[in-house]
Amino acid sequence: MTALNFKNKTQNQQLQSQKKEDFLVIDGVNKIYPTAEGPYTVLDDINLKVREGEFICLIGHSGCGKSTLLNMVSGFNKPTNGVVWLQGQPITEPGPDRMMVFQNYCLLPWLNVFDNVYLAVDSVFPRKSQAEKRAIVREHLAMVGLTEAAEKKPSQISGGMKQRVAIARALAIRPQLLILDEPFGALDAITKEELQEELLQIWSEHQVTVLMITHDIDEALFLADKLVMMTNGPAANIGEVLEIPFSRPRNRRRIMENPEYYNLRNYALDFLYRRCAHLEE
Ligand SMILES: Nc1ncnc2c1ncn2[C@@H]1O[C@H](COP(=O)(O)OP(=O)(O)OP(=O)(O)O)[C@@H](O)[C@H]1O
Repeated sequence: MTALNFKNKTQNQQLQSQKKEDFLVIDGVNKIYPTAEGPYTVLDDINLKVREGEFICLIGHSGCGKSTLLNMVSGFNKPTNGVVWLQGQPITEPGPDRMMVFQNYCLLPWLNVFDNVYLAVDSVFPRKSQAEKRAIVREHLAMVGLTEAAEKKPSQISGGMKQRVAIARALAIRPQLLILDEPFGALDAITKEELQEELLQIWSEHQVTVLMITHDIDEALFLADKLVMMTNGPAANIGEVLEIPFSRPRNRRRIMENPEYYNLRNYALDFLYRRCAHLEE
């Protein structure tokens, strides 16, 4: 290899690794809503870098602006100042490279499980044959264990199953970024734990980058690589980012036996309930 080729190869590797480091960049973002009482600053100077393939959880008191922030990443809402970059491109509108999953599932009640997923696949891959699209739907329903429920309507399945459909639908269109807004908030504890484990499995297999809002510190410590802790609004920002060091694949019992788990948990609780306590608390 010539010296020039070697230099080019090294530069290329550096570029690739920089692209992975700066997969998602939230750069000096703030959000101000006009209200009858005057401008209301919800978020002030938010800066965050997310690596490709990272699992990020976002925590903060109700109303601090977590959904507002994720809506700016999804493209449904625009920053007043600053830019959100995805792979070097500014986000200006929603796109199939970013899929959102909400607490309330958002399934179409008149379509069965299969067709709820098919509709999304069809709208994003109109050029694929029907057979290919049906295969994608089947693959993703199987991934969340819903092959048997394909013909059922949303009203005929449980909350956990509905959330599995929503996750399958989001992943079926192969997003680069999966955005989850309190996805397990409405589920009972056992279903929630099952779905957390499935989500981790899917995340590691699909190598998708995840941004997830949660109110549950234990959930964040089990799932995330980093826990982004937001200060209270108005003019909320990122107070601290906690690195979660547990090795993967994660085992809930082993994590809970680790003294570091309780250190991190107490640290996050202290941040939320002492350093960022609501005045009325
Ligand atoms: N269109 C709007 N106009 C004015 N204020 C708004 C608008 N949308 C949201 N807000 C305000 O912005 C703040 C942040 O709302 P947001 O839903 O992002 O908070 P959150 O942290 O996700 O809350 P929760 O945890 O309760 O879901 C709230 O005070 C909310 O009332």
